[in-house]
Amino acid sequence: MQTLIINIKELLQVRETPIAKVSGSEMAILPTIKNAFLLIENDLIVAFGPMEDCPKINADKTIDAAGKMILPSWCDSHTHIVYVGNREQEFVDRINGLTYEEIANRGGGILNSAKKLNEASEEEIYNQSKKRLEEVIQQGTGAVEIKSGYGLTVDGELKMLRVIKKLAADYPITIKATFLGAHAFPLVYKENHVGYIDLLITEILPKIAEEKLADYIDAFCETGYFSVAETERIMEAGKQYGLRSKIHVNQFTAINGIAACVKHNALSVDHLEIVTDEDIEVLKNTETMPVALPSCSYFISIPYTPARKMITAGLPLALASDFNPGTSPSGNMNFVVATACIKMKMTPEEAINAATINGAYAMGISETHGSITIGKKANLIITKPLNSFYELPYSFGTDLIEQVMLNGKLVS
Ligand SMILES: N=CN[C@@H](CCC(=O)O)C(=O)O
Ligand SMILES: [Zn+2]
Repeated sequence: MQTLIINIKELLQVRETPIAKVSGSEMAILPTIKNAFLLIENDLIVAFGPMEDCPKINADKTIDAAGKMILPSWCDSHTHIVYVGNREQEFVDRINGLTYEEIANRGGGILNSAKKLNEASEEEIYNQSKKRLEEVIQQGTGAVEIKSGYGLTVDGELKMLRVIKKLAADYPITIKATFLGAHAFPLVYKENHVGYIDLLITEILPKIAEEKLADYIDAFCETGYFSVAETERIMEAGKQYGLRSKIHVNQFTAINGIAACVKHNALSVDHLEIVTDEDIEVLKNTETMPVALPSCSYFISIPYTPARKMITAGLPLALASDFNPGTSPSGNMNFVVATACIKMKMTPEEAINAATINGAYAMGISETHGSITIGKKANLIITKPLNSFYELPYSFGTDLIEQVMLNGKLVS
């Protein structure tokens, strides 16, 4: 099946030579072709270029994209899309003055979601989660990482990971699964951290490996959650099962967790609302991708990741949604990109790089996703007619997506 898209006003994120990620000043460059064509065969990009080079072929399907932009789908490398119910009461509690920490200390927060999840059947969890997945697909996300972490029991964690596996089988979006058993200590293990970590490592991890339920491992490395030493134990155990780490770190406090993640060659360090000069130094020239989650900063009113400082220091940066019931009940990557521009002072070029190729890197799929490159997946966003791609972050809140293509097929 051949699909030819013609008269594209501007084709964005065109990379003739494949790249894994962009860093520092390279992030300001977003290569594009004006008045372009794009040829797709089955699920892959096979050719692109200016319209004057458009092949004279009778494709099975031709799409005229006059006035419209095309870009690779968003690669959302950090979500918790699988959950049950929501936490709107905590939202109101925060409006009335409680902090995220105070709510968690009262048994709310992650433990609140864990209670709901453990009471729900696998089918119920699937049915609630698939609606959110369908929503983000319509919003232009073509690849998504989904974490466990609301089970915090053997059954609950496995149930979540099986739901993620079923979503990956049932939907055309690319999904990577991350085991986040180390998201919070369940109440019964509050005074027995070693016991809980033993449970994760000796009981749950072997089952995950046996059923091939996860690609990555995560921990919430934070004051009051998992210490740096505990996180290192989790990363080490993950490695034994071939699971590279992607770690929640520096959300509220800087406790030298980033250095530990780099030492363990983590694929990504995520959140980074509080970042020290030492953290920036330790990330330089490493394979670890820093990931910012601006919807979380927005929703719970905490600082934004210091993107300018990090990019100026030469670091790469990815953007992700953190879709979850507590700190970001939205998986809209268009909002993420706009908020990165508006609040973190990233340019549209930097933000689009961060939400495509660098997002792909942060979930280990930049060989197949995140740019318009021959041989990569035809996962695309076709916009409504636009003046320029700057309109994408500028008109935040307006739906500018006309169609979405996944694996070479239009899905909206
Ligand atoms: N910070 C840790 N985990 C999630 C929030 C989890 C929750 O509150 O349910 C996050 O990435 O923000
Ligand atoms: Zn998260």
